[in-house]
Amino acid sequence: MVSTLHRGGSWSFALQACRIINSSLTLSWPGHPLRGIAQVPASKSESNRALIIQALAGGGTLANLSDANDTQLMQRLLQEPAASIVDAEDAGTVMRFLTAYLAMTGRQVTLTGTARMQERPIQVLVEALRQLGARIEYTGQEGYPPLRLLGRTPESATEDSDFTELTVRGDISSQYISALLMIGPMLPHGLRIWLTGKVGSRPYIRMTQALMQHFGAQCRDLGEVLEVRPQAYQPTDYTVEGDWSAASYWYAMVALGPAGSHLTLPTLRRYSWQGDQAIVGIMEKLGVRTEFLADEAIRLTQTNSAGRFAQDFTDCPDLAQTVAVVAAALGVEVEMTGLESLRIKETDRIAALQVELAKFGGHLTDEGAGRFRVGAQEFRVAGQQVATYHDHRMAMAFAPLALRGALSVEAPQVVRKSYPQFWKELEKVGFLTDPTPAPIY
Ligand SMILES: O=C(O)C1=C[C@@H](OP(=O)(O)O)[C@@H](O)[C@H](O)C1
Ligand SMILES: C=C(OP(=O)(O)O)C(=O)O
Repeated sequence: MVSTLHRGGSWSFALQACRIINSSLTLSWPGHPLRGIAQVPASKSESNRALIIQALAGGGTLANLSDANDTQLMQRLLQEPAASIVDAEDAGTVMRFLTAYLAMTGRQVTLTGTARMQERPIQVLVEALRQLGARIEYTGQEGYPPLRLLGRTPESATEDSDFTELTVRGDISSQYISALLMIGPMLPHGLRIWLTGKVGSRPYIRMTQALMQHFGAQCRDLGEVLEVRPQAYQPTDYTVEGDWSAASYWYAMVALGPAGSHLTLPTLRRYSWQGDQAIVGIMEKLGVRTEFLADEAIRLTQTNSAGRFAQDFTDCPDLAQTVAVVAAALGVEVEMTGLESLRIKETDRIAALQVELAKFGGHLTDEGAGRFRVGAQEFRVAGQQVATYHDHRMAMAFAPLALRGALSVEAPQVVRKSYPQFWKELEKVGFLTDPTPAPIY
């Protein structure tokens, strides 16, 4: 099929046409230094917490909510109190946060999601909710969605009662813990959660606590123990910050762009609740300097990358793909640890990275004991086709390589999960995009 190069809004228009569902997008860069202003979406993690807490608080205005499908979906589902089936699609936070929220409110409803969501574990959360009196059945495979919620028998409050105690493992997903914390204030005895195992994604738990506190509910963090007393959320206004995970792709572009590249990203704060702000320090080592400007903006400037280094992603798993691609492309060896949760996200992200990096001459080698080494013998970008595995972060992590040569990205619409305007923003700073629709048979 013949297609022409498009600039400006043409791709955005094409994106709306359902014919392109199995399409690919060819990306290239005209060669000059990368410069301009790029808009990142609002944080989907903050947005989805704020929506749940707002529903529990019964009010408050949320500004700058994310346009991510995960957030739009959460908002829609919260507005459908009578639905008998809730489809969380591929959104982990929607699945986990709504399971707790709907179980706590005693709703009788079936919660389901995409085929991949039905492979993402939820047993830890279901067990915890059962201990809080929820009746929950698995309608498919034990331990995985779909779930049928059959109502809840709340514990009766007594004056001398202490917390309801739960022991929850923290080494599978922090989303179970965030989901439980957010309903904690509504429970007659509150909650005391004992965390076991190596707790991953801890900054997301802290973000939950920070948002709860913003809406008037205190949560005591004693390290391995978290305590929430029964209390009322207060309707409060909140303006969501820009998304640091989304910002990581722009850091990658500055790192890989021609010498002299720099970019400004509005809506990002110096003091952030998002753990993925760790990208500032990581990219410092890969040749990107960050300046925090007044009015919630950052300016990224290309510098020089340092030599090899080690990086633990336990606190920031969503940055792993961005960093792996940049390190391999720059030929900087990085020892990556803390990647355990990557195997149960939108795809098995370790396997996906290994296959896709190899197309360019890069590698992500499993060295055992949870250690991976990323690097490349000779990294070449020359027309490769990147598969995206239903994973928005695969598409966005590989797209910056277009600064080093043309490449095409399969099923580019996957970015809608967290960053629907991603390709449009790339066009705005000067990328050439060529959408190739799938053939119609
Ligand atoms: O709570 C959240 O908003 C998230 C927590 C993390 O998941 P895990 O806790 O499963 O690692 C992260 O990967 C995900 O993108 C968003
Ligand atoms: C893992 C992610 O999201 P979730 O778990 O909420 O589906 C992600 O956005 O990278």
